[in-house]
Amino acid sequence: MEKIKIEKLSLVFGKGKTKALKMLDQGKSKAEILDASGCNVAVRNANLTIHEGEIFVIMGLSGSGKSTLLRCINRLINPTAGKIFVNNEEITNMNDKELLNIRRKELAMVFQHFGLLPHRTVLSNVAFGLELQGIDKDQRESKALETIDLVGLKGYENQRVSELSGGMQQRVGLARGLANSPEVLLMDEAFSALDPLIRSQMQDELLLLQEKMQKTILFITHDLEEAIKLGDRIAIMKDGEIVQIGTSEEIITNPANDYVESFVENVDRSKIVTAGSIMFEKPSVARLKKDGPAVVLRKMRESSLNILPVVRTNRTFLGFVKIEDLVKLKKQEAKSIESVISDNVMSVNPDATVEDMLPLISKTNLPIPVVNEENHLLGVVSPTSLIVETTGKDRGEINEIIQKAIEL
Ligand SMILES: Nc1ncnc2c1ncn2[C@@H]1O[C@H](COP(=O)(O)OP(=O)(O)OP(=O)(O)O)[C@@H](O)[C@H]1O
Repeated sequence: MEKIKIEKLSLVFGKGKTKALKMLDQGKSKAEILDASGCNVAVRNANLTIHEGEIFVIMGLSGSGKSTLLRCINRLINPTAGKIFVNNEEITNMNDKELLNIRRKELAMVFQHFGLLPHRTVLSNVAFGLELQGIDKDQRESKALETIDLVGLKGYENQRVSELSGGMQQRVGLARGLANSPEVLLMDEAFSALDPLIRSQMQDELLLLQEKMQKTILFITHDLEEAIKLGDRIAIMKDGEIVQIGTSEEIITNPANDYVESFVENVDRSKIVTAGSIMFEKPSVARLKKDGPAVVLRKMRESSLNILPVVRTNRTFLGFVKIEDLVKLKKQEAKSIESVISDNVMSVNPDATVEDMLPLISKTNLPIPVVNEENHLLGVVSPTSLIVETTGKDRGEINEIIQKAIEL
């Protein structure tokens, strides 16, 4: 179900917005608009749908418009043009009362610099939002204690926030966000101020918490690794524009333009690429009982392959048959296709990572069959495409390397 929908959202800072919006419609650049109208385009025609229960990450360099976009969602800033829907309700035209209501019930924000009250205790900070809502003391404290426990701060309830480490303060910020059980968490660079180790721990904990909570989380970061680790999907922003939306795998294996490519070129692809994304779907196959040796040979010739997967009629994977085996069959040195199938081949499921697949290839140097739970063949990953996807090198370059290795 879609939780948040953003349609043609633009936000322009400065006076003379009408002129700026007109130029924006004409496709003028941020610099041109600034020059002619004195207005700064922070978000440009953004379209986005965030599904219930997903962690959606907005990633981009400083100044790309991430925070502004996020702040439009709870209307800390009012967009200049476009619409935002939460649960199919348009929030862009809500009055103050309706807005307050939806902020309380649906949306919580967790900030980069924690936004805490340093001289109050952990308990009081976590209960603060509930206090503002007029919830009575017993009730808000019991809810706050529950949330403090959830973020791993049990025992620190009465400590002042100013006495805590950065990592613990961030937990307090998270607990405060969670205290009134919002449906959506808006997290603006929430972990950016933490040192790398603590940051990584907080990311792990957020993922664990999310398994339990199943909230909709919109997370902003300028860090690609963080985006990849946390995001079910990622939107990449540049100069106020969303330039690509996709899973980390889609973005890394198929960057929309040079800008995204330059971002992702140093990512360790082996952690992201899966068998399902690089397999060759609908490979040519030898069908047991249906295809005789001559047919299989023809299929090999037609597809320029010297090895084919063998399947039953229902596509259950059985093994591979090689060209030399077919020659033996033709010469009647072997009896049937069944008798020559190399069936000691390990198959993988579509979620298998490069790390799962590399050992198989180095052992057999055969394509890797990708099967579903019923052992039906979904596709094959060839050794070459695995190397291409892992290294990001050009297929031609890889073929050349392989060719040279064969010649040696
Ligand atoms: N209050 C403001 N008045 C004028 N311009 C602003 C204002 N806030 C942001 N901007 C401009 O809007 C653009 C987008 O800023 P924004 O803070 O949304 O980017 P960001 O990607 O979140 O960057 P950062 O990671 O540094 O916070 C920038 O060009 C910024 O200078």
